Amino acid sequence: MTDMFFTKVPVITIDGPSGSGKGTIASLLANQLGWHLLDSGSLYRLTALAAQIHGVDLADEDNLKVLAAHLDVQFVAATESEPAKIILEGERVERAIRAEDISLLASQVAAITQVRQALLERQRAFAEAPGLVSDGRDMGTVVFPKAPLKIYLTASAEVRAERRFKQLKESGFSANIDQILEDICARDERDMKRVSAPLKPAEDAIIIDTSRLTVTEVVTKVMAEVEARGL
Ligand SMILES: Nc1ncnc2c1ncn2[C@@H]1O[C@H](COP(=O)(O)OP(=O)(O)OP(=O)(O)O)[C@@H](O)[C@H]1O
Ligand SMILES: Nc1ccn([C@H]2C[C@H](O)[C@@H](COP(=O)(O)O)O2)c(=O)n1
Repeated sequence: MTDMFFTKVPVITIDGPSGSGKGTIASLLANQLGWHLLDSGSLYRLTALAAQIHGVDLADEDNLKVLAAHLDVQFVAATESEPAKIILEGERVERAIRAEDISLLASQVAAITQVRQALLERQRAFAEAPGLVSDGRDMGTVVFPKAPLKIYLTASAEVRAERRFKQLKESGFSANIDQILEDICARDERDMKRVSAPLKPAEDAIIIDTSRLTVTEVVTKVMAEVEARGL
């Protein structure tokens, strides 16, 4: 039944390391196509934030799994007058889940197999007509292995650190470029080397190095692949 469902609803997966531009490109693409959007990293971030709020230790995998399976979260799409909202247990958290401590915690939580399994069906449920653009680390390899278009974005660690530094400053967070670069490298290592669903391109993914490309250039490249497949 699951297989039938996935072949009926087109999914474009966008995977890659932190700061490669997945979220930016996925959001622009979903808007352009009028499709749904899944920012799967937000689910790991929400699990990390919920663990912090409820004082659940990283070593307590059973309770982390329960937290992930029962996340009380609402995603409210942006309107013309209001930005998108993420509400966890009644509180707006779209800013809180982007803080650097939650980024690091999310990467640790995401290495836990039980947590990944608890979030799997929740992610697949986002695949609704007319289609879904999903971004993350294992969208093309594990969550939507039959997606008709899989993109893997990458960029040098230095470029990604520079982007994250700018992004944090613009959002009013204090930031240190050397620390960000160190954190990005640590996160890459953990995301790529973990046993469960490690970050890697799917065999049939199209790999785009965004280090020297503008956002518009990346979108244009991806849209050419969308059109080539008649999606
Ligand atoms: N090609 C690009 N050129 C310049 N800046 C970019 C490019 N792509 C993304 N950015 C900027 O880099 C920052 C990080 O991008 P984004 O959040 O999309 O990355 P990400 O891969 O989704 O990261 P994460 O996985 O950590 O959420 C944003 O401020 C975004 O505007
Ligand atoms: N499908 C996914 C999505 C995210 N993660 C991990 C990777 C990061 O360490 C963390 C937060 O993700 P981000 O918001 O930075 O994209 O969650 C993952 O393992 N699998």
